[in-house]
Parts: sequence; C-alpha cells; structure tokens
Amino acid sequence: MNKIEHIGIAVKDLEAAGKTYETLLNTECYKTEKVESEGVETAFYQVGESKIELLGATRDDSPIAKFLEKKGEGIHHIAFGVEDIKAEMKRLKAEGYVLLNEKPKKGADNKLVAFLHPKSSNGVLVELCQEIKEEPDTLPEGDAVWDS
Ligand SMILES: CC[C@H](C(=O)O)C(=O)SCCNC(=O)CCNC(=O)[C@H](O)C(C)(C)COP(=O)(O)OP(=O)(O)OC[C@H]1O[C@@H](n2cnc3c(N)ncnc32)[C@H](O)[C@@H]1OP(=O)(O)O
Ligand SMILES: [Co+2]
Repeated sequence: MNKIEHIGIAVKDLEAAGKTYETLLNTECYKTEKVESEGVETAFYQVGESKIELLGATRDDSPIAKFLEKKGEGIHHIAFGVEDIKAEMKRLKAEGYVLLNEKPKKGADNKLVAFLHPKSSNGVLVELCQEIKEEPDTLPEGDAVWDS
C-alpha cells in the first residue's frame, strides 16, 4: 500500500454534498464520473496526496443505495493505492482476507480496483486501487476485468 488513495463517502444528494465539500475543503471538484457497473456517480476532491470521493447511487440495487438505506450518509470505504493490484489481491487472499471480486475491475478516476469484505478488516470496507497506465481510450468500456 503506497498511500490512502481516497476516502469514499456515501451521500444522498451528490450536488448538495458537493457544495458542502467544496466549501469545507476549499477546493473544486476535479472530476465527476459515473461507474454504471457499480450503480454510482462519483465526485472527486484532491486533498494533498489523497482524495475525497463522494458517492451517489444511480440505481436502487447499488451498493451505495443499500448502504444509505441501512446506515444513512457517511464514510463508506477507504481506498489504498497499490503498485500491483493483482499481486496484492493474491497476497491478501493467501493471508485469508475475503476478496469481493476475484479479478481487478475498472473503477473511477482511471483505476483498476478490488474490494475486501468489511469482516476482513474490522468492519471497514477496503478498496485497492491501481493507476491504469495505458491511454484510457484504448481500454474496453464497462465492467471489464483484466486477465493479463
Ligand atoms: C468502483 C467505483 C468507485 C471507485 O472508487 O472507483 C467506488 O468506490 S464504488 C463503491 C461502491 N461499490 C462497492 O462498495 C463494491 C463493494 N461492496 C460490496 O460488495 C457490498 O456493498 C458489501 C459486500 C460490502 C455489502 O453488501 P450488502 O450491503 O449487500 O451486504 P449486507 O448489507 O449484508 O452487509 C454485510 C455486512 O457488511 C456491512 N457493511 C455493508 N457495507 C459496509 C460498508 N461500506 N462498510 C462497513 N460495513 C459494511 C453490513 O453492515 C453487514 O454487516 P453485519 O454486521 O452483517 O450487519
Ligand atoms: Co472508491
């Protein structure tokens, strides 16, 4: 793990929460992005080497919609930056951590991502993020997974 890549916060109203965090952080949103495979719309705010990722649900069956229904607004996950997501997934699986996806999947902000079950990390949903180095427009759209 090379840094806290972002902290994900589940919000009911992305636009309203965006105004709250723009004022709080005194910085503008640098990117909004929908991730259809997750049923989320994200808004990113740079804070030093880390980011705040606001997450709104775009579908009722989204993990964010379920979280909001069950727990209300609040911190949803912590994402760690990794150099080699496949190696990290293999290492953590061998150590007994429960991976929620067997292969890396395309996340927001030009990343490959994977999630660990909260029960593996003291009730905290952990996300692993690896920067995608290739040119974004050469990557398949949607919920592609990487076999390479
Ligand atoms: C990828 C795009 C973007 C990015 O950064 O690039 C994102 O970050 S998208 C973020 C949204 N996507 C995900 O969260 C994918 C991974 N999440 C899941 O697979 C599920 O949400 C899961 C398995 C964490 C929970 O599933 P579900 O809600 O259907 O199950 P339960 O309600 O039964 O929950 C099981 C157990 O976990 C607790 N829980 C649920 N969500 C969280 C959470 N965010 N943090 C901590 N704990 C969580 C829940 O309370 C249950 O605990 P229990 O003690 O059994 O009540
Ligand atoms: Co995230």
